[in-house]
Amino acid sequence: MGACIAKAFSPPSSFQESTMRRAKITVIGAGNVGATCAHWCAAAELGDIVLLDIPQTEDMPAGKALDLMQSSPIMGFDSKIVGTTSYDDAADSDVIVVTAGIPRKPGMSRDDLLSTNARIITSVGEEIKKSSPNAVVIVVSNPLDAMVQQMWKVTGFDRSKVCGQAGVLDTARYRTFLAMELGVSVEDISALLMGGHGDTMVPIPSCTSVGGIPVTQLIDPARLEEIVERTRKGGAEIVSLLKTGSAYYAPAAACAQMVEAVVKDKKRCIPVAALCESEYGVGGYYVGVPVIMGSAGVEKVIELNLTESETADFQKSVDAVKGLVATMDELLAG
Ligand SMILES: NC(=O)C1=CN([C@@H]2O[C@H](COP(=O)(O)OP(=O)(O)OC[C@H]3O[C@@H](n4cnc5c(N)ncnc54)[C@H](O)[C@@H]3O)[C@@H](O)[C@H]2O)C=CC1
Ligand SMILES: O=C([O-])CC(=O)C(=O)O
Repeated sequence: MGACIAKAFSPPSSFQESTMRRAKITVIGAGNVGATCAHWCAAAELGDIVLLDIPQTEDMPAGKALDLMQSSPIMGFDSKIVGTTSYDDAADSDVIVVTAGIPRKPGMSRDDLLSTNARIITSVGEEIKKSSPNAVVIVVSNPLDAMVQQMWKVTGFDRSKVCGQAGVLDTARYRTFLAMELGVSVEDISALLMGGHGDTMVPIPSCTSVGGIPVTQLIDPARLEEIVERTRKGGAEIVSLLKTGSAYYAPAAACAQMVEAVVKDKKRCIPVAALCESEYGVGGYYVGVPVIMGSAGVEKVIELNLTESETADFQKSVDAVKGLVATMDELLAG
């Protein structure tokens, strides 16, 4: 009988000592956006994942991580997911997605989160600087453009290594609404929105097309403006429906696309909150612009020739971001 029992598989040491390693992806904040981002990243096997939250959440991150791991035989992925409240487990991450912070509720604007989340981002940034000095950091917490500016300041990382997620989500919302309007596949819609993650975001009609056809040939200007307006208020629309918090499925999918761009060195051309210095004459602020994203993070900011009215709208959006950063700096100094 005993001879029929297979011995436990014991791989030769050369198997165990593989020098190949999966990307290490840490998601900070194991709430709605964070846990869903871990889910998308694991399902796409982008790497091994650390889901980190504050000590007060006790075993919650471990619980979510274990639950996600137990979906792996069903979904067919081999990513490992660890939940923790210790930065030791996040050490030497390749990519870090920062979702730590409070979300808004109905009646609030993203800017109402400034004071609380600026302090959270400051403490998270200090930990990242110590534990993962080579990571590409993707900030999600709101108000987005100010939070990513603070993360860059606190870590002192190269500007290519710190960026923010907003444009992939805003553009996805715009593409969804355009597809609904025209009754076509979302896959055939290509679009670009620039500027801050707020009501001042700027659509670029010359960069919006449906199967290669300029959108302006398919939708009249008044209707297009209504769709843009719905996109600008896309986050608030979800907040008013959910009532207990803000969107997370689409935001988390947007983060996973940016993580994929880094770990697979995809060279994606996507809108990202990137530090613009001479670019677009911004002068050292984070704002949504088209970039090339690959293993080094934001590898290039693409400068477009904007029309006069696009330039004016973009400038308005940049001014709103600058105002918010100034308020944040005063709050943190006080
Ligand atoms: N940029 C974007 O497009 C989007 C941004 N957001 C923002 O993302 C943030 C997170 O949203 P949700 O996940 O819905 O909120 P949530 O409340 O579900 O999760 C936030 C998590 O962050 C944790 N946290 C708080 N302080 C922390 C710290 N110092 N270190 C680690 N973790 C910490 C909390 O314990 C909580 O588990 C919000 O600020 C929200 O406004 C949400 C959707 C889209
Ligand atoms: O609306 C919010 O507060 C969350 C967010 O940024 C979005 O869904 O675009």
